[in-house]
Amino acid sequence: MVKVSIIGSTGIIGKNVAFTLAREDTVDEIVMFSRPESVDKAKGETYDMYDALAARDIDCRLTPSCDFNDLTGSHIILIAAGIHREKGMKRLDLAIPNAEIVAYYSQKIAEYAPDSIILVATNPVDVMTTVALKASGFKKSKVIGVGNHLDSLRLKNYFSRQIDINSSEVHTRVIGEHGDHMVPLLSSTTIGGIPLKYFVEYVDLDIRALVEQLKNAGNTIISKKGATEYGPAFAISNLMSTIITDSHKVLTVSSFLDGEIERVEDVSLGVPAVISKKGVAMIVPIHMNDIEKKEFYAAANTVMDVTDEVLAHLDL
Ligand SMILES: NC(=O)c1ccc[n+]([C@@H]2O[C@H](COP(=O)([O-])OP(=O)(O)OC[C@H]3O[C@@H](n4cnc5c(N)ncnc54)[C@H](O)[C@@H]3O)[C@@H](O)[C@H]2O)c1
Repeated sequence: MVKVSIIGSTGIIGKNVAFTLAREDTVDEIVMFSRPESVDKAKGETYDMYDALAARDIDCRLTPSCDFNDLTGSHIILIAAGIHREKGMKRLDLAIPNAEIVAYYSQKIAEYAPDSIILVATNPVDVMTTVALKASGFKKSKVIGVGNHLDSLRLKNYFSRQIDINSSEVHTRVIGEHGDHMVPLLSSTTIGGIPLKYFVEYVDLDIRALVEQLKNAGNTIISKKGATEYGPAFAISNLMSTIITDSHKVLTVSSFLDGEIERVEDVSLGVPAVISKKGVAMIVPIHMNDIEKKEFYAAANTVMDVTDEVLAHLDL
């Protein structure tokens, strides 16, 4: 029996993750957790989803709830509760209000579902990953932030469409901060097994413009339709399925660092990690060129400054 819970399940991310995950048919139950005033909305979401799942003969149970006892037995709990970015806001603007919410729910998870894995989506996600880690007291392998996995999928898609090549041929990764200080690892990007630097000689690629497009991707979507939904939902449910099926894929997730990458420590950042049913099985060491290293250190400093401020505010 595989059970997943979603905190903030009536929000755009929460409900889209629930629906995407249910459609993958890898879990038996999804608890749609919300505040008491939102349980009726969560109920409405489940009724609507049941209608859709019937068309695919999927029997996933959807449980609307505001009772923490319903979290017990969850393999994975996603925290997607919090305030979201409005047009023009940076992810870091959300730090203090969202940290209070994430800390509260992380403590509840530790109490009611001590064997679960916590996934954090609430922004700024790298800061919130450390907040969830400290507030829950969990091992660091069991607290995972989702941000750069989405950035990596976006970059893969850009290359695939620009070069008009199947996206399965593109291997690329974005690490660092899920925000302005993201680090696209162009030096280790390959297309059809060929390093990108050899490929750009043959196709008319403006890498600088692609990276700019990537950094602005979230804002562009928010400015046009108000919120991002399908991209993060698929990235998060993809990570959940990777955990549930114990598939040992290397995904880019936010993980608390103890010096595994470039001796950076005491901060959570997006890094390549082997994902198993235990969470982060291993952080994968990577080779960066000098520019990428410099950008990675800048990401670490930015996220660390905000994290320190937030932890002091929470007294964690
Ligand atoms: N990591 C990513 O890739 C990624 C992508 C998109 C959005 N996000 C972040 O995820 C979070 C949710 O985004 P969204 O678009 O679903 O927002 P939303 O406003 O649609 O939903 C927010 C949810 O949080 C709940 N909530 C709000 N305040 C709360 C509180 N004090 N206590 C408990 N629950 C509360 C709401 O009821 C709602 O269910 C935001 O922080 C957003 O920035 C992350």
